[in-house]
Amino acid sequence: MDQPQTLAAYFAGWAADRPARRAVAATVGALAEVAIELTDLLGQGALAGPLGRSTGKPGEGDEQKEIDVLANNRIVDVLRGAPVAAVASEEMDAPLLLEEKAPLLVAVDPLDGSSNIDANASIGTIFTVLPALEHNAEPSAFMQRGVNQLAGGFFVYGPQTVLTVTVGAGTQIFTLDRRSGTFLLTHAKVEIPLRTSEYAINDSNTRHWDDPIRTYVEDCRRGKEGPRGRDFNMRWTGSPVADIYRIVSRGGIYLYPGDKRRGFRDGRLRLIYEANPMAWVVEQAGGVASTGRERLLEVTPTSLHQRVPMIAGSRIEVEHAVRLHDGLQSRGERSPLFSRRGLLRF
Ligand SMILES: O=P(O)(O)OC[C@H]1O[C@](O)(COP(=O)(O)O)[C@@H](O)[C@@H]1O
Ligand SMILES: [Mg+2]
Ligand SMILES: [Mg+2]
Repeated sequence: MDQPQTLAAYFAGWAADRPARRAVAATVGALAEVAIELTDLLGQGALAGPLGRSTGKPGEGDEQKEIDVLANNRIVDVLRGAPVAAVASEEMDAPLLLEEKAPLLVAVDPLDGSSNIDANASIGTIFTVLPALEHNAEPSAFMQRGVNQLAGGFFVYGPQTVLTVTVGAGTQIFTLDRRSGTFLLTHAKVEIPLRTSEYAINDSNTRHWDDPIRTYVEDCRRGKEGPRGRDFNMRWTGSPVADIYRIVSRGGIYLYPGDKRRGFRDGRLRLIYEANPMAWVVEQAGGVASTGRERLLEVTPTSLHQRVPMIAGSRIEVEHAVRLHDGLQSRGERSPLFSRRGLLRF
């Protein structure tokens, strides 16, 4: 078997002699270095100390763990050596200026799913690379729509460490070869299956959902006997990176909608450094990512840590869930044409 392409070779080919692209390539390469370190650290589990211990910092429902801080600090350190003007992070209230004149901004969720660390479940690092603007230390520099991203992706630390990334030329998956310490291209231009019968949502919030989500999930639950006419399966890891990775690998739909809980009107995921990079990865793999009302990548951020509802994954399934939000599907699909013996089932 031919040796797969390395991350460095892939990015060198993509960047060629274009300085702007080379800067992006160097930045993703720097983040990959941290991912290799984190793979090693996380693999030690309890032997590496109390990584899952709370730091006691008050948050809005996302408890900060020691590993969150550690990962954040390593990312900041490493980005000091990359062409990055400023970095923003889930773990920092405000952006940190690194090198005012550098061409790029990076925003990260250093450790996604950190509540899963002591359960030995997959967790990850999410990142987005944006063009630098003026006044890069200001949060406003980061308030760019997802369509502006130059690179977006996430690492998953699980049985395998993988990098799922896009620079707008499809979505690529690199797998860490732990023997050589290099990421190798194992899945080029991945395609999310158009259809799926697997959904991912935190079902314990059912009582808080709005009607479109309630209808969507209830119809899935009713399986063959319901309006969808087929059985569905459900998966929820509590690590968005792991759920989105599964969906990129084999299809599915991920939903973290807004709900009626206090502070959850816009869901739970952070727009700039969680939802946007995952949404772009999904789109570049042929899937769809929506807030339920609009294309996720077109939402204009108004604050650095703002949340956004997210419905993402297999095209046909996401479009179905989105139609429920605009009311068309709720009228149409529930009509006799869509009943168990209906003509228009999909
Ligand atoms: O706990 P829930 O509501 O099922 O949500 C899943 C998790 O996804 C997250 O967005 C994971 O991200 P963090 O670990 O970076 O906070 C959490 O906020 C949340 O715990
Ligand atoms: Mg997160
Ligand atoms: Mg986090």
